[in-house]
Amino acid sequence: DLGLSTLGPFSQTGVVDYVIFAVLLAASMAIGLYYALSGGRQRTTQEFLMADRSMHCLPVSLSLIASFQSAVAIIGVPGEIYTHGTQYWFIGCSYILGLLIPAHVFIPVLYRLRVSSAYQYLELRFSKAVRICGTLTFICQMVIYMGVCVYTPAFALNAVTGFELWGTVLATGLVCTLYTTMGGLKAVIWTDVFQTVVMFAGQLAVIMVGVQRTGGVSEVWRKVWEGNRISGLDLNPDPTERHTFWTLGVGGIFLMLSLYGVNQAQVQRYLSSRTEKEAVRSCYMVFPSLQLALALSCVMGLVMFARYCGEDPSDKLGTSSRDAMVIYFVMDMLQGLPGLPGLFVACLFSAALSTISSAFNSLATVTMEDLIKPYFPAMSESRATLLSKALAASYGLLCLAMAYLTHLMGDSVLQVALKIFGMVGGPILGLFSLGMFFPWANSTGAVAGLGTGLAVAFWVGIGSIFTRSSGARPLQDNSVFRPTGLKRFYSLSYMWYSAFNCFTVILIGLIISFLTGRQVLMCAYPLYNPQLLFTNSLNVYFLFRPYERRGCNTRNNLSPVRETPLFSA
Ligand SMILES: CC(C)(CO)[C@@H](O)C(=O)NCCC(=O)O
Ligand code: NA
Repeated sequence: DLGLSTLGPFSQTGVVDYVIFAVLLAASMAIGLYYALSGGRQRTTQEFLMADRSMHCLPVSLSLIASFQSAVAIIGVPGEIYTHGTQYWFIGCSYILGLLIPAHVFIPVLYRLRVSSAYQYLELRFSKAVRICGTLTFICQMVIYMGVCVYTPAFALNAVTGFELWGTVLATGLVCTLYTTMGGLKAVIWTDVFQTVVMFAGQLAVIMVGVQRTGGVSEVWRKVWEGNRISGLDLNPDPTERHTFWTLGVGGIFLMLSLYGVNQAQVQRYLSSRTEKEAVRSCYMVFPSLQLALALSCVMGLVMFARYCGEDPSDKLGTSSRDAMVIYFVMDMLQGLPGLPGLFVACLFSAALSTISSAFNSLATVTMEDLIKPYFPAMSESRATLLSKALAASYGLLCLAMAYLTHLMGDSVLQVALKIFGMVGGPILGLFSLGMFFPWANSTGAVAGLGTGLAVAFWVGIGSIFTRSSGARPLQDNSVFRPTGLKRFYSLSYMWYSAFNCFTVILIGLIISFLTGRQVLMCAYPLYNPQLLFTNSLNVYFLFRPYERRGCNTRNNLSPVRETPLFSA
């Protein structure tokens, strides 16, 4: 018995662990303070929310991976691999198209429009109403998600080491709120860079010590191989199978598109790049780092399996939560090595801080740009900046309340987070796709499509909670059991949620558009005007509305569009 839960995490190694953790918080605050006092001193919304559109690709790319890589993935993925084998690793296949499409479809459109909020596109293409619906949906998504993010590391540490749960939640939330409010997007991006490095270092430390303590690489490999944890390619087409190549490799593409294509947290980073090329490059650079992050967390799960194969330490721990078990494994490995438990705790909090800071800043941006500015056009710049700061701080406090709601849910945190992305992010992806790829879609169709998409998403998502399905089957059930009717519908793999909900929005959006009088926005559309396929102006492909306003959109006018900039810079 390790007795970790009574002794506290660091008691055996001493003060150096606390110092490392304190350094993380202090360094993040220092970066916040630095950007509060340098440059333009955060006196304009351009600087506070858009980092003066001056960023280089390296910090942007590290910040991009930090946005959606939180303690949820660091704890959740090893738990998943430990329990179900390496099948989840195939989600790495979805990163290829999941990043190429944002780089060459979404970035060119949004960057060239010079918008501040991605949802501005929805007003240009459809109407104000669609923009507001999109913004409100995004706010819901991020507010629920950041609750999970801030709760996860606090919960897991508390279960294993007796770290004070609500004290930890409060400290994370407040530190993050402070540096986000002081330093704006520049501070958020540069703390992300620092925190991403700490995150990788912590994971690497656990793996290296863990491999050494379980008898070396070949011993770990022998154990996971004999324990049947190396999964082959599962090509089962059944959409209710939780993890197969199709659900992860194809369903995952839509998950990635909803995060890296249209999510404001990421779009804002693309927009903060100094040039469009730099934005595209940063998106490319996400690929190797994201593969590394995935590999580290999967390997950690394998080492954990090698350590405990056969015996399950969950009774010793007094909880059957896989998430808590991962922390137990880490502390078990690192105890007695001064500094390393502290490094891992810093790794968890780096991951969490870098995610919620992106959430605070992007939420402040959309609230300001989409919900406030259009209705107070005369607001002075200094007042708008002050208000943006107040918004960032308020979302920080709201985050603490959301952590309490997460506390009341049960599922594995990884599944909760990915379900939120699919249930709320999927319909938003559908809305943007409807605008960009379907010239017939009109505003009524878009609103109806989004509403229906969200309703169906919550119907399936909540149905799966009550029937305990979404692809997960009890272990003793040897796959003969096939749910029927509505139950089968509810047991759709959660990895398909993004794709399914995206298609619902497009389908309903198109049907309603045709019923209410479709728009004819043909002039700028490459599929109907093959000549345009070879022009290098993506902005004319996807932005029907602005051209219509310029009077080039007469019915069936198929003449090539002039290459005029949409808005003068
Ligand atoms: C978003 C993906 C799938 C990208 O690999 C991954 O980072 C992940 O599983 N994230 C889980 C959510 C989180 O870590 O907060
Ligand atoms: Na993060």
